[in-house]
Amino acid sequence: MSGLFVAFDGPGGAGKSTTVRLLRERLSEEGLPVVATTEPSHSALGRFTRAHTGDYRGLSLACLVAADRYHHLDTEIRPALAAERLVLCDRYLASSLVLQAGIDGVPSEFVRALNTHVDLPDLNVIMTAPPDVLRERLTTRGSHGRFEDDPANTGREIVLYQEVLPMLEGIGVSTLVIDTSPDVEVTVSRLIRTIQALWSHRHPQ
Ligand SMILES: Nc1ncnc2c1ncn2[C@@H]1O[C@H](COP(=O)(O)OP(=O)(O)O)[C@@H](O)[C@H]1O
Ligand SMILES: Cc1cn([C@H]2C[C@H](O)[C@@H](COP(=O)(O)OP(=O)(O)O)O2)c(=O)[nH]c1=O
Repeated sequence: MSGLFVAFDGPGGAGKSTTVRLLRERLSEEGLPVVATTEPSHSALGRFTRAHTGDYRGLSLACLVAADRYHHLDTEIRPALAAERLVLCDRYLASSLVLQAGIDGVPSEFVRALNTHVDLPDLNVIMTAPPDVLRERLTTRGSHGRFEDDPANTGREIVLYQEVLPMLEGIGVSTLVIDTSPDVEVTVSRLIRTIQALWSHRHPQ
C-alpha cells in the first residue's frame, strides 16, 4: 500500500495554486492525510530556479527543474507516499514538457530523457480555460515570471497542454482535463469527489 500522487499542471492563471490550496484545506478537513507541495520546490535549488526562470532558459532551465524534481522526489514526495499520504503537487512533469520543450524549444526527447527516472503521478489534472479568461486573470493577479510575461504564451500553452495528453497517457499517466472558467467552487467540488473516490479505492475501509 502506498499513498496517492496527484499533479496539477496547466497554463498560467488556470488556477493551479488556488485549487491546490483549497483542496489541501478541504481534504484535510475530510480527514485525508494531505501533503501539498509545488515545483519548483521549496528547497534551495527550487527557490533559486523559481527566482531565475528569466535568466536560465532552454537546456539550462530544463536541467535545473529536473534536478529540483529528483531532489523533491527524494526528500518530500517519496517519503510522503511511503507514509501513505495524499500528495498534491502544483506543477510537475507536464509543465516541463510544455514549457521547456514547447515554449523554450528544448528537444522533447531530451526533456523526456531528463525525466526518465521520475515517479509518475497516479492522476495528472490538466487545468485550462479559454485564452481571454486566462489573460484577464493574469492581468488582475500579475505575472509570476517570464512564461506569463508574453501574452502570446497563453494560447500556445493551452494548445501544448492538449498536445502532451496523448504522450502522458502513452506512458501510463491518467489525465483529467478541467475547464476552470466556472466558479472555483465548481472546480474544487468536482476534484474533491474524484480524489476521494481514488483514495477510497486504494484505501478501502
Ligand atoms: N475555477 C477556478 N479555479 C481556480 N481559480 C480560479 C477559478 N476561477 C477564477 N479563478 C481565479 O483565477 C486566478 C488563478 O490564479 P492561480 O491559482 O495563481 O493560477 P495558476 O497557479 O494556475 O497560475 C485566481 O485569482 C483565482 O481566484
Ligand atoms: C515545474 C516547472 C516549473 N517551471 C517554471 C514555470 C514558472 O515560471 C515557475 C513556477 O512558477 P508558477 O507555477 O507560476 O508559480 P507561482 O504561481 O506559485 O509563482 O517555474 C518550468 O519552467 N518547468 C517546470 O517543469
